[in-house]
This record gives sequence, structure tokens and C-alpha cells, in this order.
Amino acid sequence: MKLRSPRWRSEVNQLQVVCLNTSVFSADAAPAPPVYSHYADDVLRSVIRRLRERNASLREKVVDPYATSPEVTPPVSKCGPEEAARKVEEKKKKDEEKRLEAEQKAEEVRRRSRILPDFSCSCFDLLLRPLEEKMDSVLGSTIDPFTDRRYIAWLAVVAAAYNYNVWFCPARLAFPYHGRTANKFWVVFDVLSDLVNVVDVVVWQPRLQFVRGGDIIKDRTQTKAHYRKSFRFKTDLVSVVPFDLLSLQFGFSSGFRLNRFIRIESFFEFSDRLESVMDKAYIWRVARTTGYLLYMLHLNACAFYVASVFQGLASTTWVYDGKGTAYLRCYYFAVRSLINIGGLPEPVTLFEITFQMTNFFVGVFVFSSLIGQMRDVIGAATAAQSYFRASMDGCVAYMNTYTIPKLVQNRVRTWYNYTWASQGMLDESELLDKMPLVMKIAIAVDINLSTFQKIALFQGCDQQMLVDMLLRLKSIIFLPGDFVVKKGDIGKEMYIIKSGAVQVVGGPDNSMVFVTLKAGCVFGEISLLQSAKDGGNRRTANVRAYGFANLFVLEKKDLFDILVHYPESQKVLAKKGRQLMKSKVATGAQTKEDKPKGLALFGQKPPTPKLLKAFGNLRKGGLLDKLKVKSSRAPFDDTQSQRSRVVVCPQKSAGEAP
Ligand SMILES: Nc1nc2c(ncn2[C@@H]2O[C@@H]3COP(=O)(O)O[C@H]3[C@H]2O)c(=O)[nH]1
Repeated sequence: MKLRSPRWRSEVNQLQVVCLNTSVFSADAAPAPPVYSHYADDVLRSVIRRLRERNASLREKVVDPYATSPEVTPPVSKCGPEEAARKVEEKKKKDEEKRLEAEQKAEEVRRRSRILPDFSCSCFDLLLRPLEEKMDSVLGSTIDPFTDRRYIAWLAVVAAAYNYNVWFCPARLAFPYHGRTANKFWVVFDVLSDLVNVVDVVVWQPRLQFVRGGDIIKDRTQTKAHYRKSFRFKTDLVSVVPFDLLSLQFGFSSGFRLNRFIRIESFFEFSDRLESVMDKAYIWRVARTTGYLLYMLHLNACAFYVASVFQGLASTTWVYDGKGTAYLRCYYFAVRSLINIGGLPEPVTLFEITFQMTNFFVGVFVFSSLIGQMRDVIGAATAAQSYFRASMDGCVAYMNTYTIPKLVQNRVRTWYNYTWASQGMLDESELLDKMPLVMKIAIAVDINLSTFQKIALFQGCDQQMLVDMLLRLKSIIFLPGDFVVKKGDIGKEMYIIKSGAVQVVGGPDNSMVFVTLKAGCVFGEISLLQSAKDGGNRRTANVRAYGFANLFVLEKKDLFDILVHYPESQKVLAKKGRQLMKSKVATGAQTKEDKPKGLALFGQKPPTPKLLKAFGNLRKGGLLDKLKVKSSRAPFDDTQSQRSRVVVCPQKSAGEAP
């Protein structure tokens, strides 16, 4: 054997020496030395045993470096253990170097951003530091832009300021809205909207957390540096430059505010965030598309007024004649002309014809695309409804083709309508299928885990097993009077009542109700937990839906797939299954004729084996008792007349009903 690492080699040698020295105490050594103190003897023996074990493990490690390092995967190449160990060592070294390098880089970035955040903005920072510090106490050092409701509310304010500028600036440019009295108001609103933009640039944007290489960066210095380096910061800066001051020199005009339009990203950001938090996002989408449409008309109204002034008000039949409310009249023109409604006075001059033609062309493209967008939005909002209609229509057409009886057809229709009305979709699992597992678990746990934990049958089972089970559940709806399980059928699934109720029925015409099970109860578990070889996999009773029953189905295959990984829970369930069967026998649910008789306990009575016949009495105290047949079953007595009606409280396993 070759000892590769010098450290290991010396350690092994030392151990060998220790072991050799201590071998005099070995029980194998003959003759056995006299024992003076049993305690000391035991301690020494245990020390020797542990040293030997350690020695063996170190030897093994020297021979095979992967034996005690499961975290290192052996190389696929056929190189010897020494070569492999060397490679592993090298890889570790390289990894360590890489890690150190990355750490150094990160530290460098941090240092730079601390010392020289951004030279161009340092004056800016000095000025704004007091405000920033104040806001830190209110908003915190950074904000999550996706979930923080305060940020979404703030974005609404920014969007309002943006809309103020994009709607009013063109109108103020085109229409004679500036005057001595009006200007004061315009100035106030202008200043307010600018203030909103400045606060956004200074207070909010540098606080926004961002994702870099999968990490959420929450460090204020980094979020600030990130914003300052972004293209958005540049556009934001340009958009807040107060060109309005030129008004002092050239006269009051909203033309100096056109740079405010650049902040369009803030509007789209607001729109996206709002959509993501709204329950009915399509309402906002419709409103937004309508807004685009109205804005196009607004711009056109402004353009028409400017064109009219350029031509001379009332100079021809086509231009605005200067009567009434200028904006309203021009907007009316825009609606008729841009949406191609027509019925307008014919343009006379070349300018008018060109204007009108441009309007028609622009109208065709802009409005067709906006109308298409609107159709998409409304289509998306009603997609689920359309899918439901299409499925139901397809099913009805199918039933008509095969002339299915009207009664069945009506039941199918009722099922469609009820399912749609109760859950807004036909198959809930379709929705969850597309999600990553972790999301599915989160949803499933949130909706049903608490219900599951209360089910007596699952009490004592592994929590993780319950979560696994939740993921395999399928939702199904039964109509009033539908048989969910039929006595004697093979039990391939068990049910958990989500809402509604079911009845365990028997007797002639199934007119006798034995138990009513409500939301949170389990049924169908008896045949599921019994083995087929005993014939125990047959349903012991009829179960009928009472009203509309919304159930979760857990298939036997799924349950057993899960249980493979949870042997402890498997034992718990097996024990409960046996108890369940015993309790069925104990409830006295059987009449004399139906009382379990030997193998009849297992459902349909199989022919008695000849060998057993030879032993005569197979009943109490007979051979079967001696063979300790554990599983038994309690078939419902259909002929029983006086059986009490049991109503099971919710949150209990049916099998554990009194
Ligand atoms: N046998 C029996 N089944 C019951 C009783 N109460 C509810 N059930 C449920 O009815 C189900 C019928 O199918 P299973 O035999 O699989 O499982 C049964 C039980 O879950 C009862 O008192 N006896």
C-alpha cells in the first residue's frame, strides 16, 4: 500500500503504534490478564475499539480518497487513486483561488462605490444628503419595486404628473389657453409636476432593489450606483431640466416643457406594476388602450386647431370657424376624420386636402392597431369563458351526434355549468401544471394543508408526505345523486370532501342513509388500504353525492408511490387501516346474516379452500383465529332495517366515524 499524503501517512503510523502498544489489553490476547478494575478495563477497551476504527477509516481513505469524502465525485477516467486525489486537490485549489478573486473584486467595487460613488453626481449628493437621510427613516434604505405597495402608489403620482404634461402641453401649445390669470395656475401645476419628477429621481429611483446575477441587491450604495449608471437616469435628468426658465426671456410657453415627455418609462412602469397587483388586470388594460385612442384624437384636435389658425379661422368651410368651444369642436372633427367616419366638409385648399389625407392614412393604421389591441385585451380577459363555452359546445355536439339520451345530456350540461360557476375553470390542475414545483407546493399547502392535518386518518403521518399528497390530488365534482363509489367495485382511489356532502347508503334501493359525510371527511380509504390478495380491495359500501359534491381524488397508485418514501407513515396508515376494519366490525353495522364470517370479511366470499374445509369450524376460535388473520372488512348490510343514522362531523376520516 502506498501512502500518498504525508500527513495521513504519519497519522496512520501513529495510530498503528498506539494500537500495537494497546494490543496487550486486547481481549484476543492470551492468556487474559487479570482485571483489577472493571471500569478501567471497559474504558480502555472502548478506547482501543475506537482507535482501531479510526485507523481502519484512515487506511481506507489513503487507499480510496473518495471513501470518506462523499462530496467529491470520483473522476470517470481510469486514472489511479493517487492521480485522482491529485486532481481533486488541484480542483479545490483552483476553486479557492477563484473564490478569493471574486471576493477581492466585489470588495473593490464596494470600496470604489463608497469612496467615489460617481464623481459627476457628488455635488448633487452633497446637496441632497439631508433630504435622503430624512427619507431613509420613512422609506427604509431600499425598496422592493415589485411588491412594495408604497412604490406602486408613488408611481401612480408620477404617472399622473407625466400625463399632465403629455396631455396639457400640446393643448396649451395649440389652443389659446395662456393668459394673465390662467398662467398662474399653469405655473403652479407645472411646478407641482416637476417636483414629483425630482422627488422620484432623488428619493425613489436610487432606492430600488435590483437583481444582479440572480442576487437581489439590497445595499443602498449599490442600488444608487446602479441607478446612476443606468440609461434611465440620463433620460430622467434630461426630463427634469427646467427649460421653462427660458420663458423669462422668450415669453411663457409650454413648448419649453416638451422634455418632460421623455419620462415615458415611468408611465409604462406604473402600468406594469399596476397590472401585476390588480385582480382584474384587463380592466386597466382596456382603460389604457382607450386612453391611447383618446390621446391620438386629442393630438389630432390640437393639430386641426393649429391648421385652422394657419389657414385662418372660418376662412373656408373645412377649417374651424371659431364658434363655440374650440377644443370640443376640434375634438369632434378629429373623431370624425381620424376614425374615418366621414361626413365632414370637403377640404378646399391643397393644405387642407393634404391634412385630411394624412388624417385618413394615420387613422387607418393607428386605429386599426388600437382596435386590434383592444380585441386582444378583451379576448384575453374572456379567454377562460370562451374555453369553457367551446368545451361545452363540443361536448353537446358530440352527445347529439351519438344521440345520447336527453337525461344524460342535461346532467352533463349541469355539470359543466356548476363546475364553471363554482371554480371558474374546468380543470384546476391545468393551471398548476405550468408552475414550478415550489409554487405548486406553496399554493397546495396554502389551500389544503390545514384541512389535511385535521383528518384523523393522516394524523401521525409525516408532514412532507401530506404535502406530496396534496400535489397529487385531483379535483372532481359530482352532481346530486351521483354514485361516487359502488359497493363491490375495486377501490382504486380515495376521496376527501372539499365542499358539499356525500351519504353512505344501503338497503333496498339504497334508501337507507348510514352516514352523511361533510367537508373535510375522507372516504373510500378502506378498500384502498386493504390488499388485493385478501379480496380486501373491494368497496364496502355505496357512497352517493348529496347535493353538489366537490371532492379531491387521491389515486391508489399515487398514494403508494408516495408511501414508498415514507415507511413510518406507511406503518401508521397500515395500522389505521386495520383499526378501521376492526372498528367497522365493532360498530355492529352488520346483521346476523351479514356478520363477517371468516373469509367473508374480505368482501365477496371466495370458495372455501378444501384443506380448510377439512378442519371444520372456521369461526371464532377456529383455525383462522389461530392464523391471526388481521384484516377484516365490514360490508354494509343492505337488508338491515334499523341501523342508526350516523352523521359524521367534518374533519374526520369516514372510517373513524362513530
Ligand atoms: N364499511 C363502511 N364504510 C363506511 C362507513 N362509513 C363510511 N364509510 C366509507 O364508505 C366507503 C366505501 O368504500 P370503501 O370501502 O373503500 O371505504 C368506505 C368508507 O370510507 C361504515 O360505517 N362502514
